[in-house]
Amino acid sequence: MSSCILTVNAGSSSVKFALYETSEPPKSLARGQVQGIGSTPSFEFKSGGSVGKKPVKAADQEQAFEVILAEIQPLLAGNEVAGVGHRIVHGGPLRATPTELTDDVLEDLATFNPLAPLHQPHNLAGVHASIKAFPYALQIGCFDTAFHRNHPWENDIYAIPRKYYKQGVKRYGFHGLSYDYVSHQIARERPELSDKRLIICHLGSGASICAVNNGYSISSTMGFSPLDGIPMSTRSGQLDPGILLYLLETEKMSVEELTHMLYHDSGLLGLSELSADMQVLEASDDPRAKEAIDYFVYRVRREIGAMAATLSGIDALIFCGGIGENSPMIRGRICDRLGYLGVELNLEANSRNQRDICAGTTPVMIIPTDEEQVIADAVAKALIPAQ
Ligand SMILES: Nc1ncnc2c1ncn2[C@@H]1O[C@H](COP(=O)(O)OP(=O)(O)O)[C@@H](O)[C@H]1O
Ligand SMILES: CC(=O)OP(=O)(O)O
Ligand SMILES: [Mg+2]
Repeated sequence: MSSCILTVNAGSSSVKFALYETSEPPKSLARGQVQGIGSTPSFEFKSGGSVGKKPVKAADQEQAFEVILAEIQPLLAGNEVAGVGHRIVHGGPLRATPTELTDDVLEDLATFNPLAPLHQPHNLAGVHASIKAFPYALQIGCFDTAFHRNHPWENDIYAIPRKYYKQGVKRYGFHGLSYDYVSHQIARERPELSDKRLIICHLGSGASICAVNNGYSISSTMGFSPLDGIPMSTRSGQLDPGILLYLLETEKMSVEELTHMLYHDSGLLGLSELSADMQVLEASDDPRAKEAIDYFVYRVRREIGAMAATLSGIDALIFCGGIGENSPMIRGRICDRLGYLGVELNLEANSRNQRDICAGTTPVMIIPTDEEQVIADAVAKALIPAQ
């Protein structure tokens, strides 16, 4: 029997998994995902030389995890799952490192469900299902918020009465496992950039931008919740808070209706009235699809400018996430008017989603993110005591 590590990453439109041999560093055995949750879900996997994709039934992340558990059974034959690593989107104000998911920790993490309703309840449901499936495995939580714990004060606070900051109303930032992986990967591939100013655009179903200086996050477009910043598949991104007051007072919307609107009915879906999926919008002739894309591109470009101001300049621009890694059109349109930052795209390389897509003075790269690797590293560290 050999020992292996399973990682589980529940995003807003997907549940990604990976299996690793328990070693330091962990050696990848297989990976895959149920994607398209909420639209047309499919199961995709890669193991050794074999790849596969098929439609599945998965109305939500919990069902997607059941599909994954059933599909990986043959891969688990002869392997004992010694540790399961979970992406947990909200770690709260204190958690800066991976943590064993004991009953007390899980109870505390559930208090953050209202701050990340598209993720936290699904993350925790995945942990409970995994405890049932692998009762003897070590369960480790890796937090999206941890990478952002060193924000300078002015990038951590909102200008409302101070007592709320003390109560935890602050800019947590998310997609931290992705930024952790991408910033370390850049340092491995381009050591000359390791202590420089990076703007990393994680553009997926959820989307955010992070300013990294010398390997540390100093600002992120996502704040108190994963609603803030740039528009997303179904989330609004940044709004004038006056709009919320208007909807509560004048439209008499309930808190539940408002929550549903901001998390499920807004963003690309709300603007296009067609789809939350960027691929569908790109293929559409409907003018509303074009307008939704125009708004997305405009807000990403605007926030890149804000991050450049935060960093007093930029030494590299990096794209990752489902849209960032796969859409030449979106990257092309975002970079189109960033010449003032030294950004110019190699159009040929961009059209092929190559790693290095730079034709100007500022490096521009696509680094496919690997949150699973960050999670597996943490589990291996917990399982294999330091010599
Ligand atoms: N070739 C592509 N062109 C445009 N968008 C794409 C492409 N491939 C994937 N996407 C988009 O990526 C998104 C999923 O990104 P991903 O980072 O996996 O999401 P999440 O982790 O938030 O569930 C989908 O909304 C899809 O529209
Ligand atoms: C925090 C977040 O939005 O994550 P995802 O993009 O995986 O949905
Ligand atoms: Mg994701």
